[in-house]
Amino acid sequence: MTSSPTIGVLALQGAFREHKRLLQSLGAQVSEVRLPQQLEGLSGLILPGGESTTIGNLMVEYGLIQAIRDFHAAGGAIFGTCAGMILLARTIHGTPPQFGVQPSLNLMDITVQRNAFGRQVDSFRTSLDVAGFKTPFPAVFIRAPVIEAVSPSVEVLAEHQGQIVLARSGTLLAGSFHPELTGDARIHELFLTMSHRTEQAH
Ligand SMILES: NC(=O)CC[C@H](N)C(=O)O
Repeated sequence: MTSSPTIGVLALQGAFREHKRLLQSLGAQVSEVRLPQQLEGLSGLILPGGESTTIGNLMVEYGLIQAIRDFHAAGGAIFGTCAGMILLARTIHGTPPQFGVQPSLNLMDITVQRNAFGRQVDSFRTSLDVAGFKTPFPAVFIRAPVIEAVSPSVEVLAEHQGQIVLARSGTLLAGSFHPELTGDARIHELFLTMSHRTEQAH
């Protein structure tokens, strides 16, 4: 399948294997990214869920912060899920004070609140109405963040109880939940379409 885009999955920590599997089931070529040079030739990159401070610190250690910013500036699409969404955000609220200022790519004009659903509803599953989808999307939230504010250039694609949980801005996609865990591939398909556009520009 030469026309399928090559997608990287950041594989430092968290749920990267599940993204890989789902993308492969869609016919995409997938590679794991741990080092800056592994971004070469990719059309898109997924930042998985996990623990955003840990992933961010490892990104700093491996020289990936600037490398991913350059990848995006050169036309690469990025999809951040859960912790990955936090890493895309320009403003992050709710980082525990002992972590200080957590590393971020600072790419997407959104403000996120970490662990927004509190301890009692730590993790849950729900059906989301997503813009452009004919039927609801099954979404798993695990100690999930929400998007508290967006700039006018950001398109809101889904909300849960009045809070923004999926948004898009150009070639950036950010979601609070884990779309790789329920076997519904529509959000990954959307991301492949976003990545295709950039691939054709190479
Ligand atoms: N499932 C997740 O990715 C959880 C994100 C985690 N609560 C964080 O703030 O980093």
